[in-house]
Amino acid sequence: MTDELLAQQVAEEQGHVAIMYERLDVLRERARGELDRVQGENTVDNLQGYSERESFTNLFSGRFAQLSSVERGLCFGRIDETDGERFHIGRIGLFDEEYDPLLIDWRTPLAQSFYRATPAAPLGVTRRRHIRLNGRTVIGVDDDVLDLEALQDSDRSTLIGEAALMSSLGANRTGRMNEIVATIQTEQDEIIRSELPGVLVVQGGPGTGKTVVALHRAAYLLYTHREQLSRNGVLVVGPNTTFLRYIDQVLPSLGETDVVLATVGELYPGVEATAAEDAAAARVKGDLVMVDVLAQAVANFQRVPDAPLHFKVDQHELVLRPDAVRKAKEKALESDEPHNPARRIFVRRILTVLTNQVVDTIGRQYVGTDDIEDIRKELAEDERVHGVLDHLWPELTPQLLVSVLLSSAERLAAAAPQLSADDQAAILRPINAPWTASDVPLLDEAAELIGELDSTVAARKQQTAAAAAEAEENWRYAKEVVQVQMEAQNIVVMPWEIEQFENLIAQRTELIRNPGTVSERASADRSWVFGHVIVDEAQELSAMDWRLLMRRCPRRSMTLVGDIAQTGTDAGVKSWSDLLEQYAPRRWRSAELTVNYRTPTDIMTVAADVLAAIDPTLQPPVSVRDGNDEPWIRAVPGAEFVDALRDAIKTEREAIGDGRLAVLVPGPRYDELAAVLEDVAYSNDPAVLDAPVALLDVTRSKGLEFDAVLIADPAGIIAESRRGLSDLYVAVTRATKRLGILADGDLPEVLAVQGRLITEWHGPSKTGTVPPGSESVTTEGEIAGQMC
Ligand SMILES: Nc1ncnc2c1ncn2[C@@H]1O[C@H](COP(=O)(O)OP(=O)(O)OP(=O)(O)O)[C@@H](O)[C@H]1O
Repeated sequence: MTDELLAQQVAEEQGHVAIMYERLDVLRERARGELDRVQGENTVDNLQGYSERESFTNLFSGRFAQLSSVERGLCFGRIDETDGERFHIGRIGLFDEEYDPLLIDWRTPLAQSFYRATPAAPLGVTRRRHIRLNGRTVIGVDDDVLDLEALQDSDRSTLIGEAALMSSLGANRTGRMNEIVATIQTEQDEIIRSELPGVLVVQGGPGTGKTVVALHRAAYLLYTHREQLSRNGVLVVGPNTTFLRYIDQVLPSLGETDVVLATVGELYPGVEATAAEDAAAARVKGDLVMVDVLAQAVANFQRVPDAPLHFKVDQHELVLRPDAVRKAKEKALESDEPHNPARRIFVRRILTVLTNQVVDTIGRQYVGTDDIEDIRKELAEDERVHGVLDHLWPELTPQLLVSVLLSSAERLAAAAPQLSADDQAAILRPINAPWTASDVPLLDEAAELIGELDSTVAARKQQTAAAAAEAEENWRYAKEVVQVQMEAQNIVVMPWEIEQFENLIAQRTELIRNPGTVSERASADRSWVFGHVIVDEAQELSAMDWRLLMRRCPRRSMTLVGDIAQTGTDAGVKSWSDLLEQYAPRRWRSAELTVNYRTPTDIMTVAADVLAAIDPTLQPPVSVRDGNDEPWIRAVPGAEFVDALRDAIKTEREAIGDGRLAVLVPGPRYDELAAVLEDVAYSNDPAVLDAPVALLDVTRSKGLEFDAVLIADPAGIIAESRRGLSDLYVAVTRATKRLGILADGDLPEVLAVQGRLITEWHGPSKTGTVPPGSESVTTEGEIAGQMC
């Protein structure tokens, strides 16, 4: 394209883009006007009016927020079709007053060819144009001519809009993940638009876009199946809160705000599971064996005494014989109810036994039916009887059960004979220990086994009755208002329209009855069933975590993205098919992502060695980018390690300029190194992602990326757990530009490629000077060359 032609095309696009923004302004003003109107109304004189206003405020502020979120990069592409039609593609759909399309939403089927068309399969598209905006100004256009005659279909031809892609990949990291609507690649688009039902597993190496694709899929599904999903909501599960902060801007920037983002540790309302977990404890607690252990722990609370229990109520000597208790227990268990509801049956039986004893002592002939009821009531309220019942079959809460079980060696031994003494010791902890993430699936399992407390059931019944009465009142009121208005305007509803009319009022009543967003309600309710569940870093979840998640999604409409080679915990997933055959037999499918958009080729050479050590049959993904900076590896004696680390941080920081550096260290050395390093942000700091230098252990760095990564003490990372090599693989693949590795003492074998040690660091870039006398110094690039 000549400069003149380019300028002309840019000006032409500017004209279109200006009209789109004008339209956006109009719509935004309209939404704001509605919002102001609703908020300014003075009609809030009762509860009904108040909740109505709340609902409309939510509706219009949501609409306003959505229109505001698409300001940046509103339009990013255009497709020209063989029949001469042209469509602009953008973050949302816009129509003019005549309902002619100005902009096509990227999630519509019409926009699909923007992502899928290749020279080999142009899908009726002659030209795909990428449009770059700075604010509201068009600053560039970039065309792919999809002409089969002119272009060869090489491997790279599946990468659309390479210029746009490369410029987005080369940008410095901001500490937050960005959306990629303008540059979604074909293999990614197929995953994003895959159908809603069933479980889709996406396996892909580091940097292949699993996270970003999963988030775009959430936005796509919410758009395409809005009605179905907005009722039940979408849950996105990530590995830790730092990661959730890293991704939390992506969906809002795509115009979707009503999604629950959570770690598994946050999925039990009322419990904050923030304490760190010991690796051995996490492994044991994550194992399915805990299902039986918890069931046994509950069963151990349902006691039959060895000898008769004697006690006195008023003047009556009462006795509960083991046999009577056993029978009551059998009846309760036959009901198949959880522990607390089954207790009601047990209590009824025991009260019958005790009532009969009292009646017998008084003499049956002196007692009428009403008296029997009175005796029963008195027994039910007697503290001594309560004590006996609580001893035989106490009411439990999940928190009580789990904390009591994990804090008593005796109870643990009784409930978990199948666990070795070491495993029992690994999960033993003080009664008031704070909750950890691996406690949460245990609490959830316990909640299933225990059921609700009587008091909770009673409170809910009361609430439901009150809500039903309110709904009835709302319905009557809404109907009256509509009827009065219809009469005033002489509108007659035909018999065949009645149903439609009533549905409309019902919808309105529902809106009033359930204020608050779906995600707010879902987050507060343990038994909430989501319309779709997306799990990122899915390989990290334990078998117990999966049980919890599957309960939240009985329809099994799920997207799981992960990489088995990056599994860091012993309790994590070893095989997708083993997992899914168990929970979704014949209802799961898999896809693979194969291209790495994050890590440049040179760094992937180091990663490939680590991957081969994990499993020689695994292939690393192919990098799309060659980097400018070779990775460096250096080993220093222990005494020099901290000083060398400080120097390396300083030099890397200079080399990366405005970019972000992560220093990744072994978990067990985190506190020690945090104490001696200056000017670094710590992992518990909410602003850690915004800092120029972040100090993280590898677990915390899962899913994140940085311009430069400095790995301190790789041997420590490997030794940290049985999956230490996988952790090192994760660490090596976090960098988008620069990687440095500083060993404390000897270099681990896996990094000493083919027995050759890279012992000296020699400057920050390929153009850097090589220190004198460096014959023994080998760069990674040379090694890669020699290996080829
Ligand atoms: N089509 C694309 N266009 C632009 N950038 C992309 C594209 N696909 C992926 N990326 C970028 O590549 C980087 C890696 O993506 P992402 O974090 O989703 O990978 P991942 O597979 O989840 O990695 P990991 O398993 O290592 O956590 C991100 O910066 C992402 O924005």
